[in-house]
Amino acid sequence: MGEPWENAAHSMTALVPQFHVLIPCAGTGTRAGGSLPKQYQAVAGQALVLHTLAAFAAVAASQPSLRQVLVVVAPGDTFLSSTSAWSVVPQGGATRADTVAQGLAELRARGARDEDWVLVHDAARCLITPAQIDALMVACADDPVGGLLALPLPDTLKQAGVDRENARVQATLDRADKWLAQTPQMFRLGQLAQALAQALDQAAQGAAAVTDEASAIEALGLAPRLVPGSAQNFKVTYPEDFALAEAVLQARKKSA
Ligand SMILES: Nc1ccn([C@@H]2O[C@H](COP(=O)(O)OP(=O)(O)OP(=O)(O)O)[C@@H](O)[C@H]2O)c(=O)n1
Ligand SMILES: C[C@](O)(CO)[C@H](O)COP(=O)(O)O
Repeated sequence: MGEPWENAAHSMTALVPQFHVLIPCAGTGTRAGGSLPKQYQAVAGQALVLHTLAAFAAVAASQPSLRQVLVVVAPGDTFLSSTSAWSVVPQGGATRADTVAQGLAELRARGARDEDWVLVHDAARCLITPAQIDALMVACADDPVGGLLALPLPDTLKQAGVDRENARVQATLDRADKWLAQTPQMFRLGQLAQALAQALDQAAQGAAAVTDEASAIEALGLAPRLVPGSAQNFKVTYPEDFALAEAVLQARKKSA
């Protein structure tokens, strides 16, 4: 039996939702090219992923309910070190879903509870801002499912065959109900771990791999909330994306 104020503090923690951040950072960045995985290439003066981490560190500094930031890198990757603002673990897997599942297991091992929220964010989305992270947390904190940042489609949407070399339009689709999925994606730890375990099992039996957390949750029959994000929160994917990320980050530095 502890002191009365310790019990009160414990029951407050039990009542207030806790948040954890998981950053999958174990990709090879094949489409981006370069001699280092894209998350470690220099953009606006530092490794791309350090911009990503700075945004979450800023939120954690102002919100005690955001308990930890866990970065999952590939086994043997020593580029990043743990700091007081984030922890790095070398448990990345062969796919993004594998990496996230490993990260969830590590969060559990560190005391995170199944009812806690986990915000999963691509290391490669280095233009995320604290305001966008806050917006997702506020929009989803009372949601029964959770949700993700996403962008209503800004362009006319064409359907074609899968052969990109000889692409021809088969149809123009209604875009009123289409969104581009971004990250962070925010779900309850226990439910997300269950959803990803099911998705990984199905992928092992030949089903298509899920490419985001929401897809795994959807397969449980649930409907994640879509929270409007920003076009600036793009994923650095192709070589030309670095220059755009650099320009936006430099412009933000100037106006800060
Ligand atoms: N096995 C993997 C694959 C991807 N990621 C991470 O998931 C995020 C989004 O994935 P994507 O843009 O597809 O990154 P890569 O897999 O690195 O890119 P590519 O497909 O071009 O190789 C990135 O931050 C990447 O580091 C990961 O942690 N583990
Ligand atoms: C999770 C994601 O960023 C949502 O847009 C995206 O699906 C990950 O990228 P990938 O290229 O599909 O791995």
